[in-house]
Amino acid sequence: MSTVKDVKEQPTAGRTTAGLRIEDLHVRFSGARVIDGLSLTVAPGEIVGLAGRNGAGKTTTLRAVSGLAARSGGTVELDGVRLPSRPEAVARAGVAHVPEGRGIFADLTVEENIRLGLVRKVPAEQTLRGALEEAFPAVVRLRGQKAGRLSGGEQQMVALFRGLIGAPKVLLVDEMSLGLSPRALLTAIEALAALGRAHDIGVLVVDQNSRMLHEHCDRVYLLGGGRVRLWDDAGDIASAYFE
Ligand SMILES: Nc1ncnc2c1ncn2[C@@H]1O[C@H](COP(=O)(O)OP(=O)(O)OP(=O)(O)O)[C@@H](O)[C@H]1O
Repeated sequence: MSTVKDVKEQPTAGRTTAGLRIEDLHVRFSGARVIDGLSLTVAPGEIVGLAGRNGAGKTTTLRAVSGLAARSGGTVELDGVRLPSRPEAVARAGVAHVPEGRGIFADLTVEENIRLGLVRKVPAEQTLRGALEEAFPAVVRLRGQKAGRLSGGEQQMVALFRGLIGAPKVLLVDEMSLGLSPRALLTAIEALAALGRAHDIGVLVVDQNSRMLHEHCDRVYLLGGGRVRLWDDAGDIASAYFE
């Protein structure tokens, strides 16, 4: 049985205007075509997974959306408007990025790190601080600590908190499960999905743990050869990776 479907079979591909829409994205490094015609969508409130073997280009895809990697072709739109190429402008447009390695500033406190997530002018009552404090009580307890002293999993929770606090339109999460225990991962992914749905935030999650993606995401894409295909069969993960 086939484990993947061509992305063109996806009913919303090419037509969605709300949320994130990547169309025919190309990224090259020194001439090498790392991303070669990638198209995917993330609607408001949807949680979408992106899987693929090491070096497939998952991180590059997220970086190309947030302006950290140069796009050599294609379009990236948010709510029907083309996203700029500079990272600060992309963030102000409503795209938050929890990068590989988390991007935590070790010498700042947890609270100071979290405030860096407020790049957009959002009225205090519209931030997600209250909901996030409920979802991540450990982060509240650690608020005054230097972030560099936290464990890897605690830092990942701080990074997710910082990504969501400004109520972005889209949240990009690289290596979601990095450093998280199975229980902490479950709490974090369930919180992401619930907050996304409640606040119309589209979430694009990259992870090696494809089973977790299948369990928690509305859709999962498999990246290979610089493009994605919709991946709808959770049962045959290995063959999809090594086909
Ligand atoms: N700045 C760069 N300059 C040159 N090559 C790069 C650069 N960034 C990434 N690459 C290359 O692009 C390819 C895709 O890398 P990327 O980090 O996007 O993969 P990935 O799917 O996230 O992998 P992993 O699961 O191992 O993190 C790799 O071959 C990598 O060496």
